[in-house]
Amino acid sequence: MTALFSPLALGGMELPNRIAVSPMAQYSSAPDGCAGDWHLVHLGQLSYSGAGLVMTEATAVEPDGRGSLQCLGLYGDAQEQALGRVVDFCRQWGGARLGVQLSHTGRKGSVRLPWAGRGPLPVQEGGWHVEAPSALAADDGGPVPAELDEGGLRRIGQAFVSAARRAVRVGFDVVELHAAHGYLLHQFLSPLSNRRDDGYGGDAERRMRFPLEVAQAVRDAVPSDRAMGVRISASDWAEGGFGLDDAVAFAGALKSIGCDYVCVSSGGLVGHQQIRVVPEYQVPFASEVRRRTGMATRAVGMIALAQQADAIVRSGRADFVALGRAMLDDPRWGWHAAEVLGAAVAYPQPYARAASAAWPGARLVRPGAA
Ligand SMILES: Cc1cc2nc3c(=O)[nH]c(=O)nc-3n(C[C@H](O)[C@H](O)[C@H](O)COP(=O)(O)O)c2cc1C
Repeated sequence: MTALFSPLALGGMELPNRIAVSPMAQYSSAPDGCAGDWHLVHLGQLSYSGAGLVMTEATAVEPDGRGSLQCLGLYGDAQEQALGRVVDFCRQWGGARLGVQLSHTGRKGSVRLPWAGRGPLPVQEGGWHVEAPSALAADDGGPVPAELDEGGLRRIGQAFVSAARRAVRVGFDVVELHAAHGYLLHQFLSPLSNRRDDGYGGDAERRMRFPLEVAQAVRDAVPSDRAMGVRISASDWAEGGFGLDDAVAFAGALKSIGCDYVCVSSGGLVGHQQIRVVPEYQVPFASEVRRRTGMATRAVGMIALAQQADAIVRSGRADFVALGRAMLDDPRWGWHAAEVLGAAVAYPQPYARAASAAWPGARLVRPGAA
């Protein structure tokens, strides 16, 4: 059996293989955070991509935790019902486990759609005043967020827990916290965005405190037959920022509170980051976090080929891999990777017949497609 197509136990559940569809914000089709037809088609097709796990895009735990007015949310009954429809579809037709990425944008919220000029969305146009650990703008010229007080922290912590309960209720197998890419939990972790002088800022331990409180509360809300994980940025790629040693310390603390995996990404906190993007550029971070914590680790970033993904898992640099753009390019990536690696993958029932002896050639994937 190939490493990539071997099952992976995560907490009390199992992924059928080591391929995940990475969370990808769509900025579309979600008025008031309610998943729409785009999500049904987009996540629906990815649920039968051959990946063992499909993650939703960043999904806001409260309205002000969204990025834009079309970003997904899970903060009320209407949002739960809308996302539940997508989950039901994926369950019925797809073979993948499903994960939700719970998120709060903090100071990176209230933006225009990427294709409508980006930049802050003013309150007069439906935007909102953003909040963050400290009154520091994300980018020069961006809006200065209000500093969250203890009441604000409690409100957001409860919103994460309530969204996690909703996620469990609609049937997600995996609940992941977004603590990467400069969003709220990452804003607490990094000294570049957290300048608080209360118990939630200062040294590394105090900067980890709010993300760990949220992770602990969410862990308590997610039953042990589901998995709970966290996505982190292992480097801010900026002078004086959060780095690999901090990531190892944070992952170790997550492990000790019962978190099942970390996904190791990087960057996204400040505009002046200096990232050198090459194939697999974040895999060394994942590998180091895994080696130093013994925690199940997902690698991501510029992983696009079947052999490459298989080698990352086989060599023990990560336990599983997430693919973003390669899955958009080829939503049958898992079928084609299985073809290359000589592994088997489950096709959705209406298509599986086309791979059976009932049809000449008894194959579904066209020769050379991989
Ligand atoms: C369209 C798009 C939207 C994304 N949105 C999210 C997101 O909601 N949450 C997240 O953690 N990462 C997000 N990412 C980052 C991806 O999950 C992934 O880490 C990144 O694209 C690198 O992987 P790749 O080289 O396989 O695309 C997004 C990436 C893309 C291309």
